[in-house]
Amino acid sequence: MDHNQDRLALPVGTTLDRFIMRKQEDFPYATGELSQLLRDIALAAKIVNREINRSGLIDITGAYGQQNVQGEEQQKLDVIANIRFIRALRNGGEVCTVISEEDEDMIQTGKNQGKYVVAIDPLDGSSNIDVNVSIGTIFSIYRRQSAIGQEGTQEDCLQKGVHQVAAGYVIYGSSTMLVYTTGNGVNGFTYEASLGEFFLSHPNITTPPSGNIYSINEGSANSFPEGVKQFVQYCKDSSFSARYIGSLVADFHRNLLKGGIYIYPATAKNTNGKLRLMYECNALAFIVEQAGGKASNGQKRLMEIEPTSLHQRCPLYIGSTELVDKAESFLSPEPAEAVAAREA
Ligand SMILES: O=P(O)(O)OC[C@H]1O[C@](O)(COP(=O)(O)O)[C@@H](O)[C@@H]1O
Ligand SMILES: [Mg+2]
Ligand SMILES: [Mg+2]
Repeated sequence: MDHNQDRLALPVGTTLDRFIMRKQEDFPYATGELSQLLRDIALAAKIVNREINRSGLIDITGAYGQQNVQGEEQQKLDVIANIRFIRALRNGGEVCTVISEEDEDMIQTGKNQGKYVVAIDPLDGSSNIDVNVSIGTIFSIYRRQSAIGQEGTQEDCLQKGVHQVAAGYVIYGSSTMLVYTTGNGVNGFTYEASLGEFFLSHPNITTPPSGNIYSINEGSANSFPEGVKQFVQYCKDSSFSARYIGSLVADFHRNLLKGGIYIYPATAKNTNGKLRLMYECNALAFIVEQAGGKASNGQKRLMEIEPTSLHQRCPLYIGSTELVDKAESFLSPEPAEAVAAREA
């Protein structure tokens, strides 16, 4: 192929499907089920992207009129995204059980032959849905531990982050991207709506070891732990830039590419932080570590936290390694009884 032809007809690039196929041999259980599962998630993301893009034109903005298990007012798009992802996971046949932010209990798909469990935040950044600010979807994939042929169990769902076989997020922003890892690096794909395809646009994403961006909701500063107050002051004294979108996926994505730290600490209001271990924190921790960064709850490696409940929350310190190390250095070691009380 000569350069003239390339110039005349620019190659469109590697589609997600082709990339998944090529990478399949990298995966020890390369029987194609995980590849199919990733494709099922990408399909649901395309449909949800379409709904989001036209949400102002059709009546899917605003509250749905129900609260989820977190006591949060569900937005219509929370519910729509939840339906779309669960339907795609069910129809794909690779998943036996789903944990979703929008459902109190485990969701059995009825596909007991499915080898995988998915934990999902169908729509992240709900407070930004109606104001046209970037929002996202976050997912973690685990291999079931129980015997195939029966429904997935609580043990299948409550696995440590280190046992994830894949994780990723979709960001519905100025462009729509899917970013994921299967433990062999992190790759990003941009959605080309006119072709209905995700194309590889960010191969082998790595995050800078440091940066000058800090992301934290300073509206809760009065009830931050003392160490967090000191770290925030350190960022200000170092003339860092404060950036906070209020959509975890969007704040995380920016800091992943540019370097920086996102913190959602324990506060007086949220004594265990706000973010959920199983379908927000573990997935992003897997990605940031695969990109050379770090994630902790302020005290320990986040992916080593033993989950005890589907919707448990945990403080999140995530981003460039040097910044997370710095933040941790300000946080006094938590008294044993406080750890015991929090993890009880
Ligand atoms: O308004 P706060 O307290 O800063 O919380 C914002 C955080 O809450 C979230 O919206 C929680 O996620 P959901 O929107 O999926 O519930 C994060 O995306 C965001 O980072
Ligand atoms: Mg969320
Ligand atoms: Mg959500």
